[in-house]
Amino acid sequence: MRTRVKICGFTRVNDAVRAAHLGVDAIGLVFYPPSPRNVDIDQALAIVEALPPFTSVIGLFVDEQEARIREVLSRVPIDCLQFHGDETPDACELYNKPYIKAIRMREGVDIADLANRYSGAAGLLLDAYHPGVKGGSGNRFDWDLIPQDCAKPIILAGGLEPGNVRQAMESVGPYALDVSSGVESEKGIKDAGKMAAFVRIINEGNRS
Ligand SMILES: O=C(O)c1ccccc1N[C@@H]1O[C@H](COP(=O)(O)O)[C@@H](O)[C@H]1O
Repeated sequence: MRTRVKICGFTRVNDAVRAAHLGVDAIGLVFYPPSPRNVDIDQALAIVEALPPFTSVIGLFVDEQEARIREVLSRVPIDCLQFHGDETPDACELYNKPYIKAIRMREGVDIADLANRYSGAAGLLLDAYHPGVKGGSGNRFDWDLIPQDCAKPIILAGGLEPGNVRQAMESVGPYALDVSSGVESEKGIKDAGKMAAFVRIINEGNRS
């Protein structure tokens, strides 16, 4: 099966359009004001409206108020929600939208149990645990913590970059790979060369 790719944390139209033309499956928009990659509704709309067809738009929230999520959904055509905080399964299921639940990985996290609890999730996104940082930290976690089999598609995130993405594909075999920091020149600013290298290496892995 082909490994999918999502690039997250766009703040500029041209970066997202470039990623779409590179062939990414999904682009992520961060609606989390403490993040340097946070976008407001107008920025998000400008990005989404510029995308070519068949690029999924993922809206990322962290323990956000229901009213705010509904406001964003009423204005921005988002295909899938990414919950990156401590949202309960019930909270994730309020919006009648596909969602992925992010899990911050560290020793003792029980993926099988979480796949069961978040039975409505389209997938589990595994990111590095970092005290005080909810995500987008650029840190990797110990991939040996990921079980061989999981009831949900696994989206691997956390510190991915062109230099380690091939190894990630081979040793984890995830459904999809998700990157933010590893393809940036500075926070929120995507680097065209790094994005192209990241996607090229995944394409090569998919062909081999
Ligand atoms: O990108 C952010 O700023 C962010 C903020 C809060 C929660 C999640 C965030 N991003 C997600 O974090 C992972 C890993 O990112 P990185 O590649 O290690 O920088 C990824 O899923 C981003 O979507």
